[in-house]
Amino acid sequence: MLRWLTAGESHGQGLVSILEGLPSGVEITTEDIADALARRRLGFGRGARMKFEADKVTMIGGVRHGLTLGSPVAIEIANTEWPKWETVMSPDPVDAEVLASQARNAPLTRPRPGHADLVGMQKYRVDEARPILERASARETASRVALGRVASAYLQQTYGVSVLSHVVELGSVRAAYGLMPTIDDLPRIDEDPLRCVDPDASPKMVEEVKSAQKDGDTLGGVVEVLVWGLPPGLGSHIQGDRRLDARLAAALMGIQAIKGVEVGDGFELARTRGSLAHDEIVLEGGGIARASHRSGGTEGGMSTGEVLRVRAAMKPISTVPRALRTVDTNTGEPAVAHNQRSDVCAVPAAGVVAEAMVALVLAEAAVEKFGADSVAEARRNYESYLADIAERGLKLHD
Ligand SMILES: Cc1cc2nc3c(=O)[nH]c(=O)nc-3n(C[C@H](O)[C@H](O)[C@H](O)COP(=O)(O)O)c2cc1C
Ligand SMILES: C=C(O[C@@H]1CC(C(=O)O)=C[C@@H](OP(=O)(O)O)[C@H]1O)C(=O)O
Repeated sequence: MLRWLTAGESHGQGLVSILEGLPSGVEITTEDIADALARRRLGFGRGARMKFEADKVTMIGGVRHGLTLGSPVAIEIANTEWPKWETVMSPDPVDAEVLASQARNAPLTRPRPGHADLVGMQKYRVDEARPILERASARETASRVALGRVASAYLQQTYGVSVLSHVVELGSVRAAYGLMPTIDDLPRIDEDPLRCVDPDASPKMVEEVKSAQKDGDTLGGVVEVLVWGLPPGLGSHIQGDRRLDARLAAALMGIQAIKGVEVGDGFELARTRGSLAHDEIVLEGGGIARASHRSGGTEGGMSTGEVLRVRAAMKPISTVPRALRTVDTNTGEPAVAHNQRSDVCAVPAAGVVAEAMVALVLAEAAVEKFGADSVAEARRNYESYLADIAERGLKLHD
C-alpha cells in the first residue's frame, strides 16, 4: 500500500509531505527533488512570487546515502518568504495590536469568485478569507511535485516507466500534433516556456497570455500527461475504486483548478461509432499490438501496456485583476473581489503537477501488483510476470 499526505500553508513556514509504502533501494537525492520543483516554477504566465521565492528542500526521513530505506519518505520545503509572514501566519498567539499594525493582516472580506474564499468562510466559521486561501492555494502543489519525483524515480528505476506532460490548449490556442508524440518530441520546460509540442502554437500561446495580462484577465488550458513503458495489468476491473482510470481521474481532479479529465480520446469517443472508437488488436513488432491509441492505454480499468494518455482541463486563475463582483462580508454591500499579485496563467505548472499525480497513482498501482519491500524484489516479480505472459502467447510488441 502506498499513501501520501501533505501539510502546510501558502505563506506558512513551509510545506511538509510524507510518502509511505515505497520499497527500499530507490535512488533519489535532494538535487533531484529541487530540479523537479524548479520545473514547476517555470512556464510563461506565472506571477511575481515565482521569481523571488525559492523552494528550499530538506529530506527529513526515509532516505539514506541517496537510497530509500522503505520507511516513510518525509520532505520539507521551506517557504523563503516566511520572514515577511512570520507575524501574520504565526502558529502561536500574537498580540492584537501587533497584528493590527500589519498591512498584510488586513481582513480579506471580499471573497474571490472561483476560489475557496466564500464557501471556506461559511464552512470553517471564519470572518475573512485568509485562513481559507492559505491552504486552498496551489502553493501546496510543490509538495505533490516533490512526492511525485520520488514516485517517478521508483517507476523509472524498477520498470523503466517515464512520465511527461505537455500543454495542448491554452485559452483559445490549440496545439496541433500527431497521434502520439514520443518522449523525444516533447519540449523540455527550459526549452519552451509553454512546453507545447507544436512550435507554431507555442508563440501564439505566449501572445495569448500577454494579451490576457494586458486586459487584466487570466487564462486556463488543457495539459496532457503521457506515460511510456507501463506493463499491462495495473489497476483492476473488479471494483470501481480499483480501476486505474478512476484513480487517475480522481488524482488529477484533486489538483487545484482542474475541472475536467479525459482518458485517451475521452469525450471525443462518445461522438464516434464503435467501429472507429476502439483500438484493434493486431500482430506487429513480435507480439500483440494496437492499430490505434484511442483508449489512452487503459481498458477495463487496467493499463494495457500501451502509452497511457490522460488530459486535465484547468479553469482560468480566479484572482482576476479586472476584479469580479462580490459581496463585502464585513459591510454586506456589493463590492469587487480582493485581488493581489497572482498568476495570469499556470497551465504549464499544472502539467508538472499532473505528472506528479499520475506518477503517484501509477506507483501505488505498481506497489500493489509487484510488492514493495525492495526494488530488486519488485523487479524480479515484474520480470517473472512478463515472462509468464510471454509463455502464454500473450506477449506485447517490442
Ligand atoms: C499551479 C497552480 C497555480 C495557481 N496559481 C493561482 C494564482 O496565482 N492565483 C489564483 O487565484 N489561483 C491560482 N491557482 C488556482 C487556485 O488554486 C484555484 O483556483 C482554487 O483552488 C479554486 O479552484 P477549485 O475550485 O478547483 O478548488 C493556481 C492553481 C495551480 C494548479
Ligand atoms: C505560491 C505558489 O502559487 C501560488 C498559488 C496561488 C493560489 O491562489 O493558488 C496564488 C499565488 O500566491 P500569492 O497569492 O502568494 O502570490 C501563487 O503564487 C506556488 O505555486 O508555489
